[in-house]
Amino acid sequence: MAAQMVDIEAQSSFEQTSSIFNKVESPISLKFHEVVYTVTIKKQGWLNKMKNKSLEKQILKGITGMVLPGEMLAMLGPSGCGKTTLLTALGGRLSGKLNGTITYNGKPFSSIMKRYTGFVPQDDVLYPHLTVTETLIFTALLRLPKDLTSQEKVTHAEDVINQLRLTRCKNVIIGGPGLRGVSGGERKRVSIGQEMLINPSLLFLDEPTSGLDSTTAQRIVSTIRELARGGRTVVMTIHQPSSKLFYAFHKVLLLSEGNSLFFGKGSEVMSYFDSIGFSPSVAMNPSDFLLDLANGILSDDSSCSGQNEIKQKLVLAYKSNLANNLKAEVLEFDDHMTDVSEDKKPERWTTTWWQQVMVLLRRGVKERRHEFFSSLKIGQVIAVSFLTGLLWWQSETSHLQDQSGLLFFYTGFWGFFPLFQAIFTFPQERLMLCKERSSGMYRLSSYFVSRTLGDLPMEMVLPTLFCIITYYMAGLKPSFGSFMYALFALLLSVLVSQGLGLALGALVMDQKSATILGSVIMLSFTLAGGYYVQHVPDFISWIKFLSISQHTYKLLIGSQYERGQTYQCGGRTCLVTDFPAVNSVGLDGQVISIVMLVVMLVLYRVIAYLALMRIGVLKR
Ligand SMILES: Nc1ncnc2c1ncn2[C@@H]1O[C@H](COP(=O)(O)OP(=O)(O)OP(=O)(O)O)[C@@H](O)[C@H]1O
Repeated sequence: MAAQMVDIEAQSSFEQTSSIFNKVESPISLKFHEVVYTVTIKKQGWLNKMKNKSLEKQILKGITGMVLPGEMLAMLGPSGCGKTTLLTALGGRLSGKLNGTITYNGKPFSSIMKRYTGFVPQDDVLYPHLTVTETLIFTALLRLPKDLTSQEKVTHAEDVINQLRLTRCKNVIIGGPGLRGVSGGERKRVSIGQEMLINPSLLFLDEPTSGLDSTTAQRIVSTIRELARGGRTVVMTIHQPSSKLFYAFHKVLLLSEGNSLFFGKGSEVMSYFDSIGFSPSVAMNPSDFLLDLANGILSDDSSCSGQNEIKQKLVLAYKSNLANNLKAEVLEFDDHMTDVSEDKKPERWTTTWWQQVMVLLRRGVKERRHEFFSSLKIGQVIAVSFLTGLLWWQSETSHLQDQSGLLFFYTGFWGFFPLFQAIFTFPQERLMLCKERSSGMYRLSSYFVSRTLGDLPMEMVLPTLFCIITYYMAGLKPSFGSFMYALFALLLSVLVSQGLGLALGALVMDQKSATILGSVIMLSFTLAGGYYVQHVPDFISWIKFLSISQHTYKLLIGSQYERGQTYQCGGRTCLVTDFPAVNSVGLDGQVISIVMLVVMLVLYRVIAYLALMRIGVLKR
């Protein structure tokens, strides 16, 4: 009986601790004082491109405020007034010229603070082919501390699914452009759920209700309010909340062109504007009225006249009526209640390097399984293999021109194909990488290893299939050793080209530019490969040492022919090494070519890694 009681208590305590609406362990007070953000915009003269003009633009012009645990602050204002910029600054993700002070329990933002912060961006960044459950479970496995077992993490994710009312769609894929998945509201709740898993003390949400119907918006805001009730500090931007939603917020910050027009309790906003002579002539939704004001429009006047004067008047009214009291209140408030970074000192990473690699590998395989088994890709390679095999059907050494042509085709096809597959890898994943690295989810090295290893089996299977089909159909040297050497050369070349693609993608981070750059580089390597041109002028002959094609071609030639080997040429016996397309690369220096390819294999990946470090963290 006693044991049963203990069991029940343990279960109910687990249910309590696993509830996302539970009280937070480390409440955080957020204060921001006179926040100014300036960007430098470069203007290039059209006529005189050398004359680069740059001009400074102030996006935030001294914003002050304070949000306490349990409170929900809504930032309102017209499009472009600086809401997202301020939210990003408060979330510790804004780089550049940021002045003023932002403190979290009296301390500046630190990497430890990332662990207490949830940030839901305006555009949901989710993998389209994962289901709701998979998305949340993988996030739980990566973000929850290592002292929880995998089963506990899964239970936690399921708990979030239930509490965010996602049960109905838990096995539906997220979806994306051209791929039917969950609805917009459900997607938003998945994004919120990802942040809720870590039970954040601070929660930032950028327009969590945009594009949703009012009932769904209402539901999302009440969920967030419930989260705030657990002692979380919640800040969100919102466009045009309904009256019902508006009064759900504890505090409201109204912005106009980077200026504050109001900061205070939502319930006091209408009486404040009334006191300075602005009140709606007819009963209207407070947020509509506030947006009109922030645009300089009075409710009974839809004309555009005097908008700037009205805005100026409102800014001055804020400065003389509210700003000083607010600043004094913010400065005087004692927020050194709990220093999370001192007391709890959590580790930098919640999971080990190895755990991160394994989870990321599993997630990658699930997300890209449709690509691995793409019948189009496999069909393409098989079709090219059989066509090649038929064209070179049982070729003989006496047809040296044909055989060397086939070997050079190997280098070309397996140079371009993996390059263009790899070039898209990082540009396509950029947003996800930025989002997850910004929340300190995993190390860049674990992501890099899992991303480059995950695709490897398929990258190896296709060229192997190609080599088996064409090698024997084309009647190349039948010994097993020669076949294995040719296969080794081909696979090495695939890995190097893949590395080059990864590096270009990571350096340029734009699919179109990387593709153009990749094709120019690969074309130069192919031209310098030793097949098309044998008499390369000295001043440019260095290019062949960098050419993946040249080294691979040399190894492939080495797999088929030996020194002193002859062939029948026009009724005579000629040396294979005298044939121009063989002579240009020669049979010597096989080891040097292998070393060069191995060096390139490592070097290109190091370049890709270093390039990714630049964009590791999401900054505006
Ligand atoms: N890095 C930057 N360089 C130049 N301009 C910038 C930069 N960041 C923001 N801006 C400009 O600052 C202004 C405020 O942008 P922000 O995204 O914060 O507005 P917003 O209020 O969130 O708008 P919306 O409601 O449309 O999302 C905009 O005019 C934007 O173009």
